[in-house]
Amino acid sequence: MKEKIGFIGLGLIGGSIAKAIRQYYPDFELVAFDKQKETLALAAQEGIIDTACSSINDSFCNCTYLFLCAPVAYNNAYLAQLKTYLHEGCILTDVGSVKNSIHEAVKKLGLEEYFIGGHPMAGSEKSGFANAKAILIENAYFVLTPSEKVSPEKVTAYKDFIASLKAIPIIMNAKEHDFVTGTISHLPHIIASGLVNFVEQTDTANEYMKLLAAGGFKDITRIASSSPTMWQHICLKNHKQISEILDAYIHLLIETKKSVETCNTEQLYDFFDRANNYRNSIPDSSFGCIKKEFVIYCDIIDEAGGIATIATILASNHISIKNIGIIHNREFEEGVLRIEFYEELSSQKAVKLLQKYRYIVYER
Ligand SMILES: NC(=O)C1=CN([C@@H]2O[C@H](COP(=O)(O)OP(=O)(O)OC[C@H]3O[C@@H](n4cnc5c(N)ncnc54)[C@H](O)[C@@H]3O)[C@@H](O)[C@H]2O)C=CC1
Ligand SMILES: O=C(O)C(=O)Cc1ccc(O)cc1
Repeated sequence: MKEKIGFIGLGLIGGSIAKAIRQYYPDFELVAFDKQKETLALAAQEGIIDTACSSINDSFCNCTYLFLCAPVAYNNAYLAQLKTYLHEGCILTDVGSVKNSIHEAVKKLGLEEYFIGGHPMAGSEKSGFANAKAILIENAYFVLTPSEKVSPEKVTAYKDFIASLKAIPIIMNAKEHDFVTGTISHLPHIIASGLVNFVEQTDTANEYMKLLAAGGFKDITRIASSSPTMWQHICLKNHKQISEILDAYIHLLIETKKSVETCNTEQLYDFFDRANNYRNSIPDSSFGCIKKEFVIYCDIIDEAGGIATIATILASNHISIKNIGIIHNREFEEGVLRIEFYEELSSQKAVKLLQKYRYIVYER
């Protein structure tokens, strides 16, 4: 019999896992339910799923894995409905960004022998199946939080399965997971959205702030473009930890304000110096979420056809451009044209090629 895997929610993360499974296990049967019919239609049309379900129904019988991939509060709510479809060998899992609340719900329903929580530390500010890709989880940490009563065989099987999809499994305790991700992921999303809202409400009548918002502002607020529903659910389900983390962060801001107010030369230097050193010590690979961008900058003369010439050089050498554009709000001196590629090899080839044509190219 073919192995069957079920998905509840088939957006960015569910869709990316389904695509990875389809890539590495083409014979597996994939069934999915999503509240958006268009999503299911697209997934079926692309050959990613075999069965599109309009509800959680008998198509979910006999699944080896059941993946809950909707916003976290919905995942918790679906557990009761899935109870009838669980069998001895089944692994029930989720991909939610919060782990403790789903473990509590699993315990209440007596589903511990089936449940291993999951959280791929990969993603982006984009959402939906249309943005899903198998490569999203490649080389990304994939946190697993096994229930106390789940068998070690199931944990090993799930770990091996995740590794076979080219992600990196890492076992953690649910509470510790929520503290860690609360600090490095949930807090930053609140800060980013807060900063954007602050600028919007503080901007001058002629919106100079919006006009001049430079790379630094854009770098640290990219994640403010994420799904509001997803982040609403995360804050509601990890509210205790996030609230405590916010207290500690507000304390840090108050201390920083004191340094600014009193013009404390040493404290101010130390604040930026510590951050600089710690930030530089974080390896590119340490947080799978933030996929490296493959960007180069290039000086071009401001004349008609400047961009077209570069695009032609790259295209005629089979290098695909993901994004190209002039930077008006430059933070650093060099390189007025920003070119983004899909992968590192293209970016490296482009640098060599453009240098051959005597362009001045910068990598950051
Ligand atoms: N976006 C990201 O970068 C990451 C998200 N996660 C977690 O993954 C889960 C899914 O997030 P994304 O895939 O990013 O969101 P998404 O918005 O791309 O996908 C969610 C999917 O669930 C469907 N859905 C929503 N409510 C539903 C319901 N009540 N019943 C059935 N289907 C429903 C939506 O139609 C959509 O297709 C969330 O729990 C999130 O915390 C985990 C890692 C990264
Ligand atoms: O886009 C980014 O950098 C993210 O931080 C994406 C993300 C969002 C939620 C998660 O639970 C994990 C990763």
